[in-house]
Amino acid sequence: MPQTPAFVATQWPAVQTTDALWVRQLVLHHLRCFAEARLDLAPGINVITGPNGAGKTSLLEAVYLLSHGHSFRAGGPQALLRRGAEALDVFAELLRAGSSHRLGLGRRSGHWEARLDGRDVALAELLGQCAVVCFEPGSHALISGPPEERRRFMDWGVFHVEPSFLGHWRRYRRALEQRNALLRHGVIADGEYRPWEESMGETAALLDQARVRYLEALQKPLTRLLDRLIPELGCVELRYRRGWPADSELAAYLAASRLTDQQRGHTSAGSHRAVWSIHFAAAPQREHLSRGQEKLVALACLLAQAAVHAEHAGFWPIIAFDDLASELDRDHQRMVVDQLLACGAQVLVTGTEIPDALSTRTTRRFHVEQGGRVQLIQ
Ligand SMILES: Nc1ncnc2c1ncn2[C@@H]1O[C@H](COP(=O)(O)OP(=O)(O)OP(=O)(O)O)[C@@H](O)[C@H]1O
Repeated sequence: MPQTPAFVATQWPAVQTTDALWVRQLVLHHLRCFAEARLDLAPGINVITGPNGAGKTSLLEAVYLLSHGHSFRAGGPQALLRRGAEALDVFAELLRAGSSHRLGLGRRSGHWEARLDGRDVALAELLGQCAVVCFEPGSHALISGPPEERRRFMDWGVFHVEPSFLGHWRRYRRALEQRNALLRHGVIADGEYRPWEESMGETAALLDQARVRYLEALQKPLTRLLDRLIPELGCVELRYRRGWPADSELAAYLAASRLTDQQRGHTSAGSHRAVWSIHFAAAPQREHLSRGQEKLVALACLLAQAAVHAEHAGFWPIIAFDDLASELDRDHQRMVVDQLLACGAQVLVTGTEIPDALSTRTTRRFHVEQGGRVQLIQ
């Protein structure tokens, strides 16, 4: 008989929060199959059902866009634009700590435009308002995919708990781009490289410290979640490699690598190459994990990220599950959703049908029909 997994309060990262974050209204124009859609969401569990290809995932994508500035699906921003349309818009009314904020994100002429409470704002300001964590069929790539996936996950988490991270990252990127341009043009003068390499060295140290702090914060809730979700994997350890040799200072290392980097045509070391990985006592290599275990590990990482966010921000992110019933067995669905409800998180779930495990827990239910018409069912 398989054991029924069950969380106990001491093991779930039950971060106490005083505030809630939730989307009350979501409006989209010209996103994927939708000409226009409007949903009045509720706190608690919102389930969106509908046949395959009706547009359920696209609704989650719209919410996710407001906190990430990109989709969780491949294809780039152009794929989000409804075929034949020139612009798309997502509007949301966000409730945070009892006050209401109006968020707007539009894409026109190849650029994002962000609005917050009626003002034009930088995209980063908008993204800092809303936090969404999404578990979807591609989430296992967080474990089995390329290092960029894990770096993106880490950096989004760091940005939401330490907003100054973004400024350091931008300074770093600018210096990196300048150095790459010098490499491509075959420049050899030391004085041309030095200011950019020094700038990369300074900012890399700040990025590095913030990332290490973040992974340390992630370790505790992740351990608790994995203990409950897949105890058979044993102790978990997160390892971080910063992107250049441990015994050297980045600016000096870059100066010594100019010739080889020139042959490669790009900068081969630095914070843009930082990686983290996850290791289990009972599965020393990633290849030892089954696809189902990869999914559960990815879920644990995402929920641990949500817990770290809750600890810093005082509210849980909005948690979205795309096609929940096909991703998790019933017991896992129930226990995860129950714990999220107990934490006060707004949960958005999609499925071709309402998952059995949620039938008595659902606060509001929507149905999307082929052609993108959204109906409120309950
Ligand atoms: N840029 C676009 N313009 C118009 N239609 C699009 C665009 N991109 C995707 N679509 C269509 O939008 C529809 C919605 O896709 P979506 O993946 O959101 O549906 P879904 O309900 O989640 O499906 P499934 O249950 O199969 O996962 C699909 O029919 C797809 O072909």
